[in-house]
Amino acid sequence: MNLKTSIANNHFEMPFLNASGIICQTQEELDSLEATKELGGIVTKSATLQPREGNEQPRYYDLANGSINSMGLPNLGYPFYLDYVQHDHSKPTILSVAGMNADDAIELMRKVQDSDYEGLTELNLSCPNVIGHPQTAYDFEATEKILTTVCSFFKKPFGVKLPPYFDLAHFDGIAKVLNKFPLTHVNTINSVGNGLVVDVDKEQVVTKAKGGFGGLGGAMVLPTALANVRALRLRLNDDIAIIGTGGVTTGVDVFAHILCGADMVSVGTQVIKEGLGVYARLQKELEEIMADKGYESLDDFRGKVKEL
Ligand SMILES: O=C(O)c1[nH]c(=O)[nH]c(=O)c1I
Repeated sequence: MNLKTSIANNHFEMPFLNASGIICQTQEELDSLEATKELGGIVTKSATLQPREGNEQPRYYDLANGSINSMGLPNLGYPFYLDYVQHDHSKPTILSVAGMNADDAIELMRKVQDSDYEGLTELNLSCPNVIGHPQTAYDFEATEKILTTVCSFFKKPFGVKLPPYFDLAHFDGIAKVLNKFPLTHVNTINSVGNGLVVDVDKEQVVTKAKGGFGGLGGAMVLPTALANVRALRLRLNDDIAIIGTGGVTTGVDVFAHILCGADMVSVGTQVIKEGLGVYARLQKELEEIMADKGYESLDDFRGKVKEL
């Protein structure tokens, strides 16, 4: 049985990734991902042009069925991550970058293009927690404009991180735009933006920024994540791979993401809840399910979810 997978000509021994933002902000955190042998690749915290403190605490809150966050893009600044990914690593890296606006996003991609980094880059078009900034990928025109400019100079492998969509016309709209560009992959979904959690005992919200509005993750978003993986798999060009992110807590969920079309699967909230040991459990559970069903490789079932 093998769990190998690939994105463009980047080959991964395991189909598991950390969701950007999860245990990937500092050298120590990135080293702990490197040391997690069941993790197929290392995704960096989305990097911005300038280092950022992020939003005020509390900015992450754990729930029985998931999490809410309004981190506000805390990161050490792109030079640190661009340097980190150019060192030798035991597994492929994905450098995540996020502009505070379109010009910043383009500038960040120029910095990557001008570097010697040859690995995967992921342009985050979906951060829901930057005060005063909308999630870019909800604006199809703006998305097309940014990708047109980026692709006029960026000649390295890159993909985009997308927010969840909730309307079939929106799946059509974003796929129509993305299919115009030579992307290696899309990563879907980012957190479900601007949810609100209320602590009834205290009669108050649970995170500080934006009046408590924040991105939702974990088990509660699994059906939305699977819908976005499936909808985009059905609409995107075959050579655009899909990283399925959202709602993964067990090997069953990993199987479901791949069955809906995911080439790799990221885990976020559950890593915070359980620690990096979660990846060994997910590998074991996925292999058990595949053995029960007689599947030898991920290709045996990827994208083969049946309709009724
Ligand atoms: O608040 C964050 O830092 C954050 N939080 C998320 O849930 N998704 C994102 O893309 C980002 I950049």
